[in-house]
Amino acid sequence: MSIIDELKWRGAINQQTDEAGLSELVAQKAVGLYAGIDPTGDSMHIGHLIPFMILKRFQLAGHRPYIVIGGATGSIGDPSGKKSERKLQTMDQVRHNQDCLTAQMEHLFGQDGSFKIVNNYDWLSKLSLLDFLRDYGKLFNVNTMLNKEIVASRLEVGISYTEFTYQILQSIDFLHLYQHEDVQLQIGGADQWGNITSGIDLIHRQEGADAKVYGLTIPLLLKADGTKFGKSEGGNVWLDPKKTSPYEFYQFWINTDDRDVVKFLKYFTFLSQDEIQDLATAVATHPEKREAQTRLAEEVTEFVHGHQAVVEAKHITKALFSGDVAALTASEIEQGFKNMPSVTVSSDKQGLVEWLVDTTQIESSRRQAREDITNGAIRINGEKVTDTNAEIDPTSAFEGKFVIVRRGKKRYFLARVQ
Ligand SMILES: N[C@@H](Cc1ccc(O)cc1)C(=O)O
Repeated sequence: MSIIDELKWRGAINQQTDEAGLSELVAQKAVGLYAGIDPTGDSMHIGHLIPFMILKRFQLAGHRPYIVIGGATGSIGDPSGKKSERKLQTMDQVRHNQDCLTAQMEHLFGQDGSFKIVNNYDWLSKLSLLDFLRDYGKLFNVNTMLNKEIVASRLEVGISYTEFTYQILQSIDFLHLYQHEDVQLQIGGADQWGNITSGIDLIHRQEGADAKVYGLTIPLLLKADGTKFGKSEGGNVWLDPKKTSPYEFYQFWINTDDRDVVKFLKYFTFLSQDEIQDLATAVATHPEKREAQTRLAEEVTEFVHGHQAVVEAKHITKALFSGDVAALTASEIEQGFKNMPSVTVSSDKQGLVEWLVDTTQIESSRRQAREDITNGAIRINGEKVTDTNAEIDPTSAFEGKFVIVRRGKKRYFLARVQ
């Protein structure tokens, strides 16, 4: 199956400039292709991953992917998909974000040198205003620019000259990569259509109408329940493990709706058509086993955070489910309890009843605390405690750093020992 047919099967093609031409090209040679990202934040989230997973698929099929980090374009701001003017970032912010994204991209894609990461600041910052106007401005027709969906939809609210110019900068990137790296295809989200076709026009004007360049966009990912893809209760799902721990990341995928899971497997994993077909059958016949969700969570977590993160995430999930938390490591506790109620306590020993009521306020009264203890509803560090006279030593487990309390079947509390 050709890479284009594969993308179609994965539901990953929204629009193409010349389907037949591109299919012919990818059959002939190792094609240079690119997608860009602007450093508007210091981490990617899972929505950003989509075009780059597609570059990766091209790479696996023997093609030559490039990632453009938009050190220059990020300092301007793409109006695509934005209802109002963006606030300019300071150049320090742009540089910081650009360094963070570059490191993230290198970690995900850049290890073997077959993925090139470049920064458009390197060529766009060298253009003088006069060169810009004389060499490029002349090749852009204001009417055409105004008619681009992005600009047209913004005319009522208004758009600054700066953001209006954005499409020219992205077009120069495509031209630059075409001239210097033989890049012939640009990929982006559905909102990038205007910028991509504008680059193709520029290349045709500059290099001749027979220059073979193509554009392909990816559909906006929609969930069956109509809500936006990629948000969890805590907001965006980040690739930076400090913002979204690998365990939370794993949980996000595990919680995928049955109606979405096959679509996500096609978008976010490198599993084959046969494997995904088997998982689709599993969802249809035994949805309660959640095999497809588990596989999705394993695959994506491994791709982004590595194998050890999957092992830890599964370990945490299992321990929290069974209540057998004693075997968790300190790092697993940090991840697994990030969003659970927590208190800070001293390392002093104390009667358990007082500790549950006065120190941690896990229990609302001594009477309730005694009742819960007698009923076997209280577990400390995974162990059931039924003696109302028991004493607690907060430093007795987890390197003296944590106490895990479970009340009833599911309610966990974390005490951090100071
Ligand atoms: N405009 C793209 C990012 C980008 C930047 C430079 C490019 O050459 C290509 C793409 C976006 O906002 O998603």
